[in-house]
Amino acid sequence: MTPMIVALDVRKTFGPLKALDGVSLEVARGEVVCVIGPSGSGKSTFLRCINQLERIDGGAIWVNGELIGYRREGDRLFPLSDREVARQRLASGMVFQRFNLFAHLTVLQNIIEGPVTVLRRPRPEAVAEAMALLERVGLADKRESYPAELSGGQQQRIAIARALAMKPEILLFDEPTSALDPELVGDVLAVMRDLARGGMTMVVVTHELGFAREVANRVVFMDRGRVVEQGPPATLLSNPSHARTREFIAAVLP
Ligand SMILES: Nc1ncnc2c1ncn2[C@@H]1O[C@H](COP(=O)(O)OP(=O)(O)OP(=O)(O)O)[C@@H](O)[C@H]1O
Repeated sequence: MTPMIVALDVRKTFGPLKALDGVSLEVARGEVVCVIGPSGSGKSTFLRCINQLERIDGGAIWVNGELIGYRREGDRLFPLSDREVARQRLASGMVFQRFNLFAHLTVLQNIIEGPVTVLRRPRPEAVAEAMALLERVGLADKRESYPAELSGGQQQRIAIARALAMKPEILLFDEPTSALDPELVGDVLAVMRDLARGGMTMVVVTHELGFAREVANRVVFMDRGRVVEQGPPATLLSNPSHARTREFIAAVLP
């Protein structure tokens, strides 16, 4: 079966800095991959490239078999227009560290905004689907609240519901729990665990090694813009082969 994500020798530079220095990774359909690594190792940049928030400088990425950022005409490839990129980006939902909800919209309005304005879904259907998603993340009673009235953990669960409302093929999480108070982390991880069990393909940049151990099919350790090693969580987290991975895990684990 076609992998859901294929990244091949992906390069991204910011001036002289090689944020991604030849990253290759395949993610199977329904697989949950956790990406770990020190600050500045390129984890967020990699997610942002998959989601086309950044354009890559070299290599290629396919999402569900579709080469991102380009269209083919005969033997030649042409960069997509902004509009075509926007259409392609719908395949990958992204959940950010800082929720990024619309402050002036209620919870329900936040969730139906994309389906109604971008996907042109009839409003009653969008509302019904949004309510089902709110049930799923355990926040149906908050539909009329504004983001500022919710805890960080609740806002993040709404952000997940909002991403799901766009029916993405993959979900990308960029440190979804690192802005939360410790007691709120569990509820967000529970929603993510649920999605993983439901078969969603997920790439999760996280410092929650417990979550990685329990939920990930594979853990990828990045350092200085490269994938240093990857493997099943039990192997990578308990018995890594590379000294850099060992040092990192020793520093992060309590
Ligand atoms: N828009 C940008 N302009 C310039 N440099 C950038 C930009 N985005 C990222 N970088 C640099 O690229 C490198 C990789 O950053 P990235 O955010 O991907 O790392 P990270 O592994 O996600 O780190 P963290 O865990 O701290 O979020 C860093 O050195 C960062 O400063």
